[in-house]
Amino acid sequence: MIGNSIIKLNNVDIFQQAHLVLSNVDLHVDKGDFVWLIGQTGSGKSSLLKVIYGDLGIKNGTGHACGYELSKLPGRDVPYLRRKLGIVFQDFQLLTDRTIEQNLLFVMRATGWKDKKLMADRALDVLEKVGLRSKLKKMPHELSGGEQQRVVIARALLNDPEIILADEPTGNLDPETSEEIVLLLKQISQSGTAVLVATHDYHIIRAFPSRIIKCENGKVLEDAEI
Ligand SMILES: Nc1ncnc2c1ncn2[C@@H]1O[C@H](COP(=O)(O)OP(=O)(O)OP(=O)(O)O)[C@@H](O)[C@H]1O
Repeated sequence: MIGNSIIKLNNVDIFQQAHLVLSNVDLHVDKGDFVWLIGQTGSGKSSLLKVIYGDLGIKNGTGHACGYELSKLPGRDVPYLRRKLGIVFQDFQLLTDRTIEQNLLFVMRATGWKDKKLMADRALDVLEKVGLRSKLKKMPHELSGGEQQRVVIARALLNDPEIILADEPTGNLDPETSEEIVLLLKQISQSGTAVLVATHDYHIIRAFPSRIIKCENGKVLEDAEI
């Protein structure tokens, strides 16, 4: 991290194969920021998130995410970058054949945790943060959709990330549950972890006004309106 800067893209061009998706992207996200990312289907939101989590390289310009230089990111560093990012994506759901605790331990093992006592404590710690300490031994299907999404957020917090990237985190939830999830993400940002949320849910953006960036016509616009 350079000072309070978590994400810093300067004049970056983002390609999907030969197709220029977004050009001259300037984006700064600092510690504790809460940012909405909007834009029509196909406008480049996922491509922008992919650049930030090291899944898509940048061709021109310079970019940093959590202290890693994105234009020169060797493949071996990608897992280390990912540990500094908490990912809450719809296609990255809980393993349905394991308890909540086992789901959390699975991710910890995969990211290098070894000490069983520390792992058990951390699992309880993150569940406490999302208000679900009592669900440790439950199976995912025993939880509501909103509770499952809270566990996904707890899982994203395991390695104490500098930023949470969330792609449509309220996509499958009713309005009231959606508000609870966004309130939780807001609280997380207030405790110092930046949060970047891609969404089409304008109702929720109106309910929680915050900085909005928008992918439109091949550009990323700052201080955008819905
Ligand atoms: N793997 C890929 N190969 C080639 N082109 C791609 C690939 N992924 C996305 N694209 C193209 O890049 C552009 C931006 O897509 P992207 O998925 O970033 O948009 P999006 O704003 O996230 O859309 P949505 O809201 O539907 O998720 C689109 O024109 C899409 O067709």
